[in-house]
Amino acid sequence: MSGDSLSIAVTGAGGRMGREVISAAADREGVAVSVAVNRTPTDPVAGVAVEDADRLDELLAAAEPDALVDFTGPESAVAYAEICADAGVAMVTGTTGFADAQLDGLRAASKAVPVLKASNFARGVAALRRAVREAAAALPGYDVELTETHHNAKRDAPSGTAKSILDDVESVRDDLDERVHGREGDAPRESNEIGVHARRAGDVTGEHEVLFAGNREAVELTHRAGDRGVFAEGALDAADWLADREPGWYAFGDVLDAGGAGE
Ligand SMILES: NC(=O)C1=CN([C@@H]2O[C@H](COP(=O)(O)OP(=O)(O)OC[C@H]3O[C@@H](n4cnc5c(N)ncnc54)[C@H](OP(=O)(O)O)[C@@H]3O)[C@@H](O)[C@H]2O)C=CC1
Ligand SMILES: O=C(O)C1=N[C@H](C(=O)O)C[C@H](O)C1
Repeated sequence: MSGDSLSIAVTGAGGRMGREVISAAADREGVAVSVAVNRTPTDPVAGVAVEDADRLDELLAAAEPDALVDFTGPESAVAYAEICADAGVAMVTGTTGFADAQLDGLRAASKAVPVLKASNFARGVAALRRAVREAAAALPGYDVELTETHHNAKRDAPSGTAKSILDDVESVRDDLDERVHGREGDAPRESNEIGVHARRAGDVTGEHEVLFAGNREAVELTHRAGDRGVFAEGALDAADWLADREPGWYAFGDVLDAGGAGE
């Protein structure tokens, strides 16, 4: 927190993460939710009225929040980014599952306002990603397999975090250029593969495990999110940091590098 007060808008306010963000804001001194919208009608969340998302542009114009926090779906996130660009409101989005053309839409908005997109707002995942890059560089030639596990209502697979970790591994291992999603039948492993496994079960908040194996040894690096409050806290840290930035494209690492997450 910068110490000043922060006014935020929340999209997807009726969803699992939207509710968590509103609760986290209520628990944090100096943060107010001035706009909350959802695609379908929803009862108030933690005492905050949730409006129809079709009214987002007029609600932003009236409330003039410092930042909007979005956890919805790719199409909606792009539409909300355009509305933020028109309204001059900074946007933090944790939504995952974007197609490349949709990412272009987010980037277009970042020419007018600051936009921060993160596949995971847990600082432990930021640490995991650093450790994965280091291990991938230190273990040339080792096989790499990634497994992620999430609750049974998650739509996108593999998770956004898994894709970020795969990008990390590939950035330091030129020899790994094929992502193989599960295996079945006669499917011997090729040396250029990274195996990717997405499990969906129960109410698991989110787990990511990277296995490095070779040379008669194995290393496993794992992150487990205890609850969604971890992500909501990180998103609020990001919103607080982003509100004062120039238009542009930002990552959660920028917030952490600046000491803006809970410091
Ligand atoms: N970056 C991070 O740290 C994290 C990212 N996420 C990501 O956040 C997103 C939302 O997750 P979660 O809250 O669990 O999902 P939910 O399905 O619980 O909530 C999604 C919310 O967004 C609304 N919404 C609006 N447009 C869309 C759309 N096009 N598709 C889907 N929902 C839409 C839904 O409205 P309605 O009620 O009308 O369906 C709902 O309120 C996902 O992409 C998920 O991967 C999740 C956790 C952490
Ligand atoms: O949908 C979820 O729940 C989560 N989604 C994010 C992702 O796709 O990586 C982050 C977290 O793992 C929870």
